[in-house]
Amino acid sequence: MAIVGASFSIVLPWLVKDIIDKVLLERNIRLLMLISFGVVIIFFVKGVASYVQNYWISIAGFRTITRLRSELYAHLHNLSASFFHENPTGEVISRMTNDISILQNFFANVFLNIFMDIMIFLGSMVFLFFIHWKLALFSVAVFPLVGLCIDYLGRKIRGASHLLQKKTATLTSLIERAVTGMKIIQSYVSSPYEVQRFEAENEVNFRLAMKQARAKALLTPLVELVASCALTAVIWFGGREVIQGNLTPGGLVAFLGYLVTAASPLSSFSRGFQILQQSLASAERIFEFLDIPPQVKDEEGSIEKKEVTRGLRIRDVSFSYQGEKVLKNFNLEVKVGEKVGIVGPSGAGKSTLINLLLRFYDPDSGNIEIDGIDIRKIKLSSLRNLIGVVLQDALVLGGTVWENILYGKLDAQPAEIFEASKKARAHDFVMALEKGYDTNVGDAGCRLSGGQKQRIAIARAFLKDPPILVFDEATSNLDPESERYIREAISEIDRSKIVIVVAHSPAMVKDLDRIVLLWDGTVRAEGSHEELLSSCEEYRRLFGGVREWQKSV
Ligand SMILES: Nc1ncnc2c1ncn2[C@@H]1O[C@H](COP(=O)(O)OP(=O)(O)OP(=O)(O)O)[C@@H](O)[C@H]1O
Repeated sequence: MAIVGASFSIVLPWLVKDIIDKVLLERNIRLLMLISFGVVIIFFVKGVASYVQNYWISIAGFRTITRLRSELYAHLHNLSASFFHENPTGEVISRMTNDISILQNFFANVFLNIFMDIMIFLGSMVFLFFIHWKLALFSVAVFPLVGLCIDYLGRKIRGASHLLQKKTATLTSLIERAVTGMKIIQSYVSSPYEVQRFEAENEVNFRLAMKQARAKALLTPLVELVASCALTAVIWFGGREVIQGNLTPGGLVAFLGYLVTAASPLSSFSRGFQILQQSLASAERIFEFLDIPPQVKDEEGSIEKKEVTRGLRIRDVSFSYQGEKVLKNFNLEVKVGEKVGIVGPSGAGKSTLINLLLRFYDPDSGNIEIDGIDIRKIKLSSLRNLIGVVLQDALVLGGTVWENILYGKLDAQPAEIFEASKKARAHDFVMALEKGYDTNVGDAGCRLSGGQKQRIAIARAFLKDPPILVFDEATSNLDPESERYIREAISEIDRSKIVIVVAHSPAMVKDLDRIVLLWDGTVRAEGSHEELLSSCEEYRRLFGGVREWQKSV
């Protein structure tokens, strides 16, 4: 189609040559009629070809963008916890939205015309050489100069574009920070500080945009200036050739026509080149992101595991975040049917232990085994299917209460959802909500109280009904009554499972089979609540005033 469209565009200057040399100079009315009719046909066929070409190229371009967007989103889900800790949310979102929009602009405005433009350019060149090869050589002589301008300014545009995209990501991060942290910002009356910070970044953004705009604005006039030198030379030497009888007047007009026809794709190349430079910068950022390997992934030959028959063993595990040692030769064994509490001062590494169990990170040394199999040898999805977690900092997703619970088992029947919700003591408060289970919990659950979110997360874990259940400070936000409900729910969990409860409150762990005191990255003491109270000084210190508390319960 590009060839058909281009051929019909290229024929026009040749017709003008025939009009001058054969119709006007030779007074040929029949040919004039033929040419007039031909012009109508040419524009009709050219229009049809252009429509079909635009349509098919748009499909190809937008399909590519759609696939890339889905690939990016899927890749996001494969990335490890460390990636999300190290990269600001705004930066990630920006690559998935702003950079993709820039590529989309490339496909919509540049890619679409590129084939037709190349054909028109090449076709015009053939005619130029055919009409007068010496004049054609004059015209071609300016190409290297045009190439130099495009290369120099193109690099400038691309560099500025890269920085601009980075700065746009910073702005997105600041907006995200404000939206999620508005309560803190407003309660500390720090909006003026935040606004000032945003303005400063926005100003940097403006300066970079201007740098890019300067290079862009210079590109087209510079290319046109160089091209006009070629045009002047052609008029001067071509005119002399006509006067000397070496070229017909129609030939010179057609030559000029082909020069203009060849220059038009050149000028759209230079405009397209600006967009291409921006797109290359964005494509670089997108592929940089796609190239980030997941730090934790399935190992060769990893197996499926559907049940836990014996238990869980953590052997000599050491782990550090960026060189900061958190766990030091940690050992723990939990058998199927056991309910174990993990307690320890804030920052002792309790949540880190759970992160390692879920393979959000891998230990620096040592290993974790389920039924004697290193969890690195179990497929990641299979491992995570064995564990139901109620995490301290990730309780609900946007969507309805129903969707949030259903997440535990996507093919669950309504009866199973109600049962899990009742077990987690969530059913009653959910039914009292405006739309019951169809209530939208709001982004990140901001329309629910902390305790309500905890209970929905617990219902989700119960619905999943996995062999290992982990509660990471699941009751830290609950009022005493709700906390009691959860304690009851945990005590009702049957003995076919492993239950691990990370807790800050003695009430949460005192009835469990065993309590492990995590202190300074390692196991300081193990035993029942009573044993630890009588034998471990640190445990007594941690749950200071515990005797008074016991009296009051
Ligand atoms: N992503 C991270 N990057 C760097 N350091 C981290 C990260 N997560 C936790 N830490 C550090 O590791 C240590 C252990 O953190 P962890 O969250 O495991 O403690 P915790 O015992 O669960 O504490 P808390 O009871 O307060 O929740 C802390 O010093 C913490 O600052």
